[in-house]
Amino acid sequence: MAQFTLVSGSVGLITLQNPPVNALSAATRQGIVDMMNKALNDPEVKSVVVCGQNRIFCGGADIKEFGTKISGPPLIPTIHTIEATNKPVVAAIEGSALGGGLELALGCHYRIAHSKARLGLPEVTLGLLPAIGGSQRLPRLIGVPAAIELITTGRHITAAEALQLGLVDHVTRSSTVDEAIKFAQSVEGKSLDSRRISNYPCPHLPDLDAVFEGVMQEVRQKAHGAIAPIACVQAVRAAATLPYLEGMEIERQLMETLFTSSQARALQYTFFAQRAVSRWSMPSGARWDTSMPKPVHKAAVIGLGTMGRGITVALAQAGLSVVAVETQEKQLKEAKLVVSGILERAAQRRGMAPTLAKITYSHDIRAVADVDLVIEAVFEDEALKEKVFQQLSAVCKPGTFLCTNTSSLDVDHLASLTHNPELVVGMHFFAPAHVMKLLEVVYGSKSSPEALATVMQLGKRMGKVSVAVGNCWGFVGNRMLKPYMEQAFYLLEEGATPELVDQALVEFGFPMGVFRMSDLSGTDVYWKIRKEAEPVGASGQEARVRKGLRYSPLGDLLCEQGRFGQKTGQGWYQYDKPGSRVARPDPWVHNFLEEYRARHGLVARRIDHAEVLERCLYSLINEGFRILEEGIAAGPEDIDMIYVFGYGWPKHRGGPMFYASMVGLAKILERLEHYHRAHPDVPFMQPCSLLRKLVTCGSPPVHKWKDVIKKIHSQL
Ligand SMILES: CC(C)(COP(=O)(O)OP(=O)(O)OC[C@H]1O[C@@H](n2cnc3c(N)ncnc32)[C@H](O)[C@@H]1OP(=O)(O)O)[C@@H](O)C(=O)NCCC(=O)NCCSC(=O)C[C@@H](O)CCCCCCCCCCCCC(=O)O
Repeated sequence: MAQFTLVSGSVGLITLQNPPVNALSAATRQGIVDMMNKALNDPEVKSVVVCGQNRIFCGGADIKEFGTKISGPPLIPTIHTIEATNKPVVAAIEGSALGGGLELALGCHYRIAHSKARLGLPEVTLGLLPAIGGSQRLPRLIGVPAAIELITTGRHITAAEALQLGLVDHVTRSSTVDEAIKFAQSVEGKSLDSRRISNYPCPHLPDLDAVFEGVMQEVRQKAHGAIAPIACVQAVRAAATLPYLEGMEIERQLMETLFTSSQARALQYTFFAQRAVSRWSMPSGARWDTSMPKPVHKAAVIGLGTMGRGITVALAQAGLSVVAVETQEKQLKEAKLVVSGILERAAQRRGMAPTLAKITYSHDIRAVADVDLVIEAVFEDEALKEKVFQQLSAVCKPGTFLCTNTSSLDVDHLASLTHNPELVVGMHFFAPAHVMKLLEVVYGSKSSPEALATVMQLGKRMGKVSVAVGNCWGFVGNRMLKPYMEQAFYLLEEGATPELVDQALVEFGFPMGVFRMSDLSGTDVYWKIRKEAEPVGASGQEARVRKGLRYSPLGDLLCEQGRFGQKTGQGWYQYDKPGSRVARPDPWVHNFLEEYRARHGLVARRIDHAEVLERCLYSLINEGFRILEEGIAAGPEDIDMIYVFGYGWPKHRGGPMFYASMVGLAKILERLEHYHRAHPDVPFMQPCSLLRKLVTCGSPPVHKWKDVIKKIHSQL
């Protein structure tokens, strides 16, 4: 797992060998310990170069080992030995030096990086902190402010930035290992006293207490309840205030707490789940590894409203030629300005030329005749989308994939209007489409594996976490949101305020609660969807029962007052002016709720945060189990990634299905049964049979659920 070679007569070259990313597994750590001992004890070796096989230095600790009993040697003593030796040790960094990989490099006396290398301490994203000396060496090397920023965000930086920060000594465009070997030879026999980072004093900061107080406040605010960023600040504070070895002891203690935390488990689950969702499958048995994507060089976007503009930007940034079509002249002009502005600002940030020339604009749908793939993003109106699909089917060259950005319409129906329904796929983007990571890729009953493979690959090219799901109302994300929002309305009827419900959800870790979110996206968005789904009683009707089931008209009544949220300055909250982002509790809403309860003979009761969470989240989770049972999502990871990357579910809770497994399926079942007994007219509270089955099977861990689902499907 690590190889030793004597090169150029005096340099011991140690190569980490653990594909694909040379992670520090037990065997690799053993290899490093053994090969380093060999190099340091061999009198022929005058200097050492450490590098990684296959042009990647090291991706850090082996995350697969976490959660198991850790065996193999620790690395801290070896890093101390490296730092203390009088033979110069040079890290030759290609590809990535991340986490434990960078910490190993920080123990070396010199670091030479390839210009394309990426460096970082991303442990925080896995619920951890740099625990083999990184939290103590980095601030000593680059100063406290820069170290805090890197360690608390986990950001990967370029070699150029690393050079600027003083994290690496030299950046090369040629062979990093050759340069490192030459350099190692040039410093053989020279004093290394000034190269041992653990001996450095931490660069002085005036008013250290005030600095850390400010940083802690900021980090806490951004953490939304995650504990690792807080521990990272504490560890850096130890570096800034204590001698090295005492700081190392603080680092160890903090890591001990984080290592076994449920947040670390959730974040590590998310790391693997994010990668697992790219290995999609369809109920037909078609899979990612047996289906060939078609190349897409030129794509088109139809409709340049907010979504269409974001999609155009995302496609252009992915390097595609784009034809952007908008029939309304004014909207087209405005879209050109907005798209160019976004691309120019992004290019400026990256120090690159903008990709404006890749986009051509047209008001004529016939301009898409020669593209490989079209994404329809017109207004969410069924008749309009039907017309666009019929036109596309007539004007596009044979074989063009036709995609829809609908969030709620039936993909099969749109496909049925075209000559080739097998080429039709849903591409559900999230606003702003060039920023949000999630892409829900919806295959219809006729979509071909090739079409799905093509769209999944395009999603990857755009930097999205693309999740393939089946076609049903609301697909996965919005379908699960329905019971969640419904419960929020019921809680208002029963005595809660929008602030109380939102506060419970924010304390859970969502960036904002359901009512604040609804104000942000526009309360009228779901009102329109509700009216389309349920035209009965669309206006002025207060019925609390629809088709024999409980219904809350509160959202409809609010909209009938013209309170469409942030954009109108009034919604579930009040705002200083239309468009303002500062939401304040609104006495008008409290009064509106009291009058509503009085009209319906409802007596307000005290509702606590635990009830808000159980009712909103467990009903959403229950719908997730139904989605799994129906095969709309292939596995719990798919649902979880949709919620983490599209709906603000806190990453440190791993997604709704992972969260359910952490709470305990038996408890979720028991609470759903409890609420269903109290509200038998709310079908979303009726526990789904898959949940019952899993509890009967002894509540297996989340990665085993697929086996139970397979069994159920094979019995059908
Ligand atoms: C590296 C990447 C940037 C590569 O990206 P790319 O897009 O090219 O590829 P993929 O992301 O698709 O990855 C390919 C493949 O590899 C798998 N993989 C990637 N990284 C790891 C990894 N680190 N471990 C295991 N497997 C990995 C990935 O899953 C893919 O496989 P799949 O089958 O799923 O397709 C990118 O991959 C990336 O960003 N990786 C993660 C980098 C990272 O986060 N590194 C930090 C790891 S945590 C760490 O290093 C902690 C250390 O600070 C401390 C470790 C101490 C541990 C012991 C704890 C006990 C406490 C006692 C302390 C004593 C310490 C001592 O003395 O030793």
